[in-house]
Amino acid sequence: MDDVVKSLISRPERVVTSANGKPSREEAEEAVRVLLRWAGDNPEREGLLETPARVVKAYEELFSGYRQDPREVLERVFAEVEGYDDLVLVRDIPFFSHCEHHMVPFVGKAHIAYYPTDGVVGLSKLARLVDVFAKRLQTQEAMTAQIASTIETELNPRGVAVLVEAEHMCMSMRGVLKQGASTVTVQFSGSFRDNPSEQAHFYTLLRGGR
Ligand SMILES: Nc1nc2c(ncn2[C@@H]2O[C@H](COP(=O)(O)OP(=O)(O)OP(=O)(O)O)[C@@H](O)[C@H]2O)c(=O)[nH]1
Ligand SMILES: [Zn+2]
Repeated sequence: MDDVVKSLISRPERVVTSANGKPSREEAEEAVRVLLRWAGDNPEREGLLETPARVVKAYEELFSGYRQDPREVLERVFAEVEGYDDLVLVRDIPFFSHCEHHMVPFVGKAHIAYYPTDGVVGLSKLARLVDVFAKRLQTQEAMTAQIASTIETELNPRGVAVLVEAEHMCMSMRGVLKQGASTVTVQFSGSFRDNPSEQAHFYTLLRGGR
């Protein structure tokens, strides 16, 4: 995997800390009041009085991924798997993210497969990894690459395959107004990369039982 993709895992310039200018809660709430006025409403009316505080609190949750280190999620590896070394696939991991162009949600599912080498990771950790990146401003392509790259770096597997399918609300509820269009992104690394039969194995398992 090239350096550009690797640098997407954790780019320090993407994360603002207090030391390099993170605004205060009051400043963030004031920014929400400005946007409310921009939308044409009156932030002083009763129904909106507590809205800035709620929005800021919601942002803490929706963008909590900036405060998490994706590498820590995969720290714990279980080595005793009786020699299991075939594909592990967790499919249909639901996520909500926000596109970095419009700050509007994109919603979908991620499917993650890897060939373990030195043990396996807890299955829930793969779903947690999706959320670390989903809960940041994103493009779907970057999120897909970041998930694959983190697994590759942290678990050193024989191969990783990540497929993400999502609907972008910035295409559905505004702009081009195409409801239901879905975007599929896929990132292969290691043994999947240039091997059509490995990729076919992944797609077969992904479809299995449906
Ligand atoms: N490649 C990619 N594009 C995205 C993603 N999320 C949103 N976009 C696109 O980002 C583009 C931004 O295009 P611009 O022309 O700069 O912005 P815009 O005028 O709001 O574009 P429209 O959405 O076409 O109205 C749009 O084409 C979106 O569909 C994503 O995850 N990946
Ligand atoms: Zn968008």
